[in-house]
Amino acid sequence: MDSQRHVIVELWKGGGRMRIECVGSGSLGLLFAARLSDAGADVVLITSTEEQADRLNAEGVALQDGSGTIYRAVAAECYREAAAGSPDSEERDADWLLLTVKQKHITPELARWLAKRIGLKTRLICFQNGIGHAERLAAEIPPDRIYVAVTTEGARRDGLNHVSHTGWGVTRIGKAFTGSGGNGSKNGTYVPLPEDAQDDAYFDENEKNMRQLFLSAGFETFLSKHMDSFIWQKLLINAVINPLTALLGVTNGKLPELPECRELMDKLVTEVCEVASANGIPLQTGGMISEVLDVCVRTALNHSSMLQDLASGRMTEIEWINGSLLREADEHHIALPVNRTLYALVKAKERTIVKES
Ligand SMILES: CC(C)(CO)[C@@H](O)C(=O)[O-]
Repeated sequence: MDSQRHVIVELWKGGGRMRIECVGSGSLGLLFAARLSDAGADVVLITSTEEQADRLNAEGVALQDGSGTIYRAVAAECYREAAAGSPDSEERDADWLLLTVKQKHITPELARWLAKRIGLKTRLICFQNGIGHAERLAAEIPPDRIYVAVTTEGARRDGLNHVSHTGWGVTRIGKAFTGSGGNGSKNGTYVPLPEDAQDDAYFDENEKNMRQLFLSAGFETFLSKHMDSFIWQKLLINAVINPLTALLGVTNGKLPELPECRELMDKLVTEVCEVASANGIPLQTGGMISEVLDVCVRTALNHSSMLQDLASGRMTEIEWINGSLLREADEHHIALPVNRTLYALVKAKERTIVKES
């Protein structure tokens, strides 16, 4: 971890204390809760168990990075208790809800609960891998309140209230539904994603204040009008790295070293680029292969989230990664033979080892 990072952190200068609710207290939820609280926000963590809420209320979040462990007090509430009581207007006054649960936990029940939690000014940021979650949430929540985020922050949950910040990344946040589509690419040619001017009048004061808070917490954060493209790029990276590492039981760095895998990676990238293009997101195959290989090198020692899920006997996110690509491809009558095979193999593997549903 780069302890120098905080030197470039700007101090939070926004007006008043910002109130943040982190819904989901896995690795990302704990990381955001600890660092945003350290930067001066009022943070409430919503947990899935009473045991975790009790531990967090008693001890706070223990955040470990290269410079040691800090304990940061946060308020925590168990989802079931929070769902049982109807929140009064003050409780519904969060500025931002950060939804850090996995896609598989975004049920209609959770969406209805989130809708009740949204007050007059509250906006929701979704940090999930894959696609389709914003649309599912929009069945209950006004679409203009829904934001999506793509982050490469590395975090590992080491206990109920312990999290290790394993690598600094970049976070991009923007409206889920802009109606703009694509990344401005022309004639199917890949154009590197533009970094939007952060003082653009397109972004409102609340969005700029939220970015400022993330910066104050040490997170390199950008507001973006092009989230569709960032989401598809992340989807492509996950669709290639996650099933292969999970099925082979190897770290990300091992994949490019195995010739059979390199061939499969090229085929997977080509297939995903075809579906992306049919969805109005032109991604160039060569550029995306380099990007995937680069992620394998930068995260060489990582056990991908899908590998970790299988190793712990949990259901994976295959349904929302390769599965959602298959559904999109079916709509456009595109065949995805390699994606389809890996999808089937991961589903079969889940059946043999999964302990929890
Ligand atoms: C990029 C990635 C594959 C790195 O491990 C990560 O998104 C993951 O593990 O899901």
